[in-house]
Amino acid sequence: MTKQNVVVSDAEAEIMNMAISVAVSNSSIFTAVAEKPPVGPPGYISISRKRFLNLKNLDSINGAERINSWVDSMRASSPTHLKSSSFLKEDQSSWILQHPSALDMFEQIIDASKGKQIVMFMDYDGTLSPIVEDPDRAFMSDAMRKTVKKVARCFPTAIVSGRCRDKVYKFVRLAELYYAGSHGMDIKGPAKGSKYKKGSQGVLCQPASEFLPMIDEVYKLLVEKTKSTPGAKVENNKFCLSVHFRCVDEKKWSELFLQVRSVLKEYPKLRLTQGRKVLEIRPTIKWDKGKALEFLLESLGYANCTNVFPVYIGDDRTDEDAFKILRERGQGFGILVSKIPKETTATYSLQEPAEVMDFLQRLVEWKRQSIRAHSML
Ligand SMILES: O=P(O)(O)OC[C@H]1O[C@H](O[C@H]2O[C@H](CO)[C@@H](O)[C@H](O)[C@H]2O)[C@H](O)[C@@H](O)[C@@H]1O
Repeated sequence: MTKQNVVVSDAEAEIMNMAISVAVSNSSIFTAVAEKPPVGPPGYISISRKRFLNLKNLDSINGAERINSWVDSMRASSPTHLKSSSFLKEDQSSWILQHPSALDMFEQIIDASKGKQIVMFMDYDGTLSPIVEDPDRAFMSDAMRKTVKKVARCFPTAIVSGRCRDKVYKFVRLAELYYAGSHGMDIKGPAKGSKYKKGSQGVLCQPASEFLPMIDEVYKLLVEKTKSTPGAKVENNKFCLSVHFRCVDEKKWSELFLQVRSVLKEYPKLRLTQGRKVLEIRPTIKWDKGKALEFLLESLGYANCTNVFPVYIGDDRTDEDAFKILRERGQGFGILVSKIPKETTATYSLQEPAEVMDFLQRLVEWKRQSIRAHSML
């Protein structure tokens, strides 16, 4: 076999660039489009990031093959398989050259932010809290909470999560932050304690509110439909839904996918994507974490400013929408949290939530020192 580098684009590398994205049009005939693979760094294998599947054909042999190939690719790219790969170490070093550690690059990052207002955006699961089997027990450590609290005293700070906003708030419990739940479709400003709140304490933005009854309906149907699959868990994230398969036997993944798909084919205004061992269902509106980032920058008064420096830290595929926006704006940068090489538009990397905490502490320390230095002038 020829030795080549491999970029794993999925969060956690459990699913190597093989997200299922079911593009649902208003017609009942869905068109299958194999998306052209994104161009990866030279020497890297880059497999199509999204597969738009023909829902009708999923019942046919061709469709069954597609499901099998999807499940196979999930297995083939699981961490166990990747660890046994002979070229992983080599990939790691080449990838880290392209996405250096934000800790190692701290001084350069600070230099780039000079004279600009840093605005912090952070994802929750896998970024501020470690990934755990039970989504209801993804607690944040007290040390991380204290650190985020200090960050929010220094910079406008937002948590941007796929979760329901109330749920992520229950985990974080810091009233001074902005929260963007449901992948950015439910944004609320700080309740108190933030010098950056701009007087807005209520809900700032809910672009998918008309989908609320539909999401509730689909939630109930999915709970009913998937109850025969041991380990499957449906989570209601208010404007979107998650069907977790972390605790589902691999042999049952295709069955679960078919259950989800059988519900969704009746709801062409919802789309299906895949995250870290989770199928995510959300409205087909043009809104994502990147749009939420832009909305928040605007709310903070930085819409057309050149003196703003947004930093977005995230671990999942949905965070790529925000990384992309930062690249396009040419402002600030994205930091991908990952232990293994993945295809990403983020500039820097951190390995795990513990490193995220180190990075945040260094930021706070730097800010305090610069305030002290200024006050002595
Ligand atoms: O945008 P995020 O804050 O990263 O939310 C994405 C999903 O996070 C949660 O699921 C993930 O974390 C769980 C707890 O560690 C883990 O069990 C699961 O396998 C991961 O996919 C959350 O439960 C989902 O609803 C979010 O969509």
